[in-house]
Amino acid sequence: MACFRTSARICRQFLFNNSSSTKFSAVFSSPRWMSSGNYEYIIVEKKGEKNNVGFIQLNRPKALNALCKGLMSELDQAVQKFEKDDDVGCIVLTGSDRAFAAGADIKEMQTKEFSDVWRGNFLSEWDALSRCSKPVIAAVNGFALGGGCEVAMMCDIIYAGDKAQFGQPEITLGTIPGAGGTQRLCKAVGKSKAMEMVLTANRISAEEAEKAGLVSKVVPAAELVNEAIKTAEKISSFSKIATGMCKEAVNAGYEMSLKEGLHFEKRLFHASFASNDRREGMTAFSEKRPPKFTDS
Ligand SMILES: C/C=C/C(=O)SCCNC(=O)CCNC(=O)[C@H](O)C(C)(C)COP(=O)(O)OP(=O)(O)OC[C@H]1O[C@@H](n2cnc3c(N)ncnc32)[C@H](O)[C@@H]1OP(=O)(O)O
Repeated sequence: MACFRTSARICRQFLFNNSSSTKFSAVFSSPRWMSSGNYEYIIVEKKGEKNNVGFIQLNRPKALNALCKGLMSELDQAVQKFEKDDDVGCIVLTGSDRAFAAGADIKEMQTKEFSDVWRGNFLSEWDALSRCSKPVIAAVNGFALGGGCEVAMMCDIIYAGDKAQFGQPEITLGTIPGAGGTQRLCKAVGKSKAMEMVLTANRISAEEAEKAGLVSKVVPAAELVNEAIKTAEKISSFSKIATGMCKEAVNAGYEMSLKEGLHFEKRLFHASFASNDRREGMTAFSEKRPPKFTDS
């Protein structure tokens, strides 16, 4: 019976995956995927020449990757797994060509009462990405709306395909963003643009998002995932201690006053002198050879 369920799930993933035969072979022929856990709503693999990039693809195409409880719980598990995987130095999170994610699952929320969401602290399980100490790159094609835009903003770097659209349409549902859509958006694009987006549900294009500062790079949609993986491979090639410190310094500095941020950054810089990788990096430079980082 368990075997039948697994086969049915695999078939469902194939039938509903609106992707090409390349993705078909990636899903079916990859023993890595099979060994990475039986997920229903996401595809999890390790990518990159050195297998050091954790790759998560949201895979609920019929609902445009709406972020239902099951999907968010699987995402949490996959992120935690990659967090513990010593080979993985960076994670790439993507969706489909049509949608990164069209938001929290409206049909799942439709019948919830105030007491359900308040007492159950609804959305608290969405914090996995924000808690991850390893860098996470969102590769966004298609719709990134509501919770989809918020999940992208929880990542450290956003790359967008040229047809991507970002928006916070919760106002049309009689509610407001609840997973960072006001706060993070405001910090990313400024108060006036964020206010306009949340009050009107107007979407912005990838190009506008890049100009406003929400995304760091726009590339042709078909090249997006490879581009994100290339960047992730580069990040993974560095010392994990140093990349972790960089991430911590940028994130902390973002929240602090300039004075506090500068102090915190300098202290982390000092702390990096306790690592073997700092010594190796500087020695390798002096000896004109590539460094061999040991993440120690
Ligand atoms: C804290 C976070 C809160 C939130 O995130 S609240 C949710 C915010 N998001 C939204 O309001 C966006 C809702 N979706 C849409 O407006 C539209 O979709 C799109 C503009 C993204 C695409 O429109 P089109 O191309 O016409 O496709 P389609 O027929 O509407 O959608 C295809 C299937 O996907 C389901 N779906 C789309 N978004 C969601 C969602 N957010 N929650 C649950 N289901 C969703 C639909 O219902 C439908 O399914 P079926 O074919 O069975 O009718």
